Amino acid sequence: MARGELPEKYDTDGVPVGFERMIRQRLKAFLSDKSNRRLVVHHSRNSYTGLERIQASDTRSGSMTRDEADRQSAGEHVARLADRQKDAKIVTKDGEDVAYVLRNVLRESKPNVGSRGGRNHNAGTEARAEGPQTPVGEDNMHRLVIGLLNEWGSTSKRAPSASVRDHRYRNETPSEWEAARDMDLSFLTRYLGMTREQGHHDEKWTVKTAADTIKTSRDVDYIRAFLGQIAAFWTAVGVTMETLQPQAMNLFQETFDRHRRSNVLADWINHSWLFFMSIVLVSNRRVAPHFDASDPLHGWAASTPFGSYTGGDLFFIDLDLRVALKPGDLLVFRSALLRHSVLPFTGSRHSLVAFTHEHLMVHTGIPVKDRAPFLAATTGEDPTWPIRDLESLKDRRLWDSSERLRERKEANRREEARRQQERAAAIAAKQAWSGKEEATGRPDCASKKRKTQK
Ligand SMILES: O=C(O)CCC(=O)C(=O)O
Ligand SMILES: [Fe+2]
Repeated sequence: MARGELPEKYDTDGVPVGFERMIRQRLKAFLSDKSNRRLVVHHSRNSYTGLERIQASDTRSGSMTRDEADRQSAGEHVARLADRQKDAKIVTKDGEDVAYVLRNVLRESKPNVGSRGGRNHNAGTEARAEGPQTPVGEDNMHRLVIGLLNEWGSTSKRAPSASVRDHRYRNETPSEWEAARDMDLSFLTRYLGMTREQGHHDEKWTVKTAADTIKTSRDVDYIRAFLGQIAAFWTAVGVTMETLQPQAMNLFQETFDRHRRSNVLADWINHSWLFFMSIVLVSNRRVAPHFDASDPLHGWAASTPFGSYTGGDLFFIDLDLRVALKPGDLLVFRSALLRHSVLPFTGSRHSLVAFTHEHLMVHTGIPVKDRAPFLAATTGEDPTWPIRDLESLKDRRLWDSSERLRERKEANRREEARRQQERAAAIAAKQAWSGKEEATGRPDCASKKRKTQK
């Protein structure tokens, strides 16, 4: 199907007839081509097959921090590799697939915004996205989002305050802030679907209303329309997961179904392939290296960037792998296991990231700790760089934070003990003083009076 041409027929999910078949075919070819995998397999930490070592990896023994390396990697060392790595398709570590990249998926799709039905049909919810039939692709996803943000009642061009700022954005420089603020769009991370979260902390049921993004019913209309118009995204993610990680997908689907009655995404859109609980729209923001620690350790998230930008590649810092993600490409990856960041970019870059937080799975009794279903579809072959290393990185980070917490508690305890000692000493001193007063038969107040009389 040529780009820019409107197809005539749509399936019940609102994607062009043939779109799903196209993705299936692509995935089949993808799996049968062993060279896809060889592209990014590491043979050891220091030598690679089909992947050149990049500057950032030198920091393992050097003094530069990973963040500095990430910044520096925006420079010539990484740029040099852009062409070579742009076809990377599967990242494999110790036989566990950790990321899939499908090229150009969303460029070839066009939504039918008025359709209904599908596997996940949600009886009782008749609301469907309204809007013009437009191709969703490199240009149109962008256009849709600009429309969405410009119309969005709560769109703000102000920087979020430090307390709201997410550690994932700690590498944004002030000039990046300025540049983004001056663009036509807001510079925000918007949670579109994760508007109700259950059982987040301490087994309490909490409701998260995404108050920062959804202020009016008009906002809801726009968001709902937008989510309906990205039908192709849901289809691409679903078909990819079903083909490459069916067992993991079943766990996500089960979670989605068990939360259906309180699930905002299920309430708003009606799509066969919907199984992630939440989606976030990241507008003109650049994440620092991070794990999405709330996602299941071996779980998956799906992301697609769009807009009009140069740079902005995804960088898997622990793999020393840079993937040039272009608008319309689809990345499906183990977001809690793989540290990732977005390299500097110019222009406007948006990304949609779909995910399910682990607690939502745990809460509904999904056996998240059982890794088997998550690893069932392993296709990798080269077990020389143990996946354990990635796990321990995450564990260490968690350990770090629990250790910090313990240290803070300990410091508080010491401080409290010191204060108590001080108080006790003060009381003892006072008692000693009043004891003296009593011995001489003079009440305390009298002595004070005497002092002032002096
Ligand atoms: O913008 C991206 O492509 C990635 C965003 C991301 O990693 C996140 O929101 O956690
Ligand atoms: Fe992330």
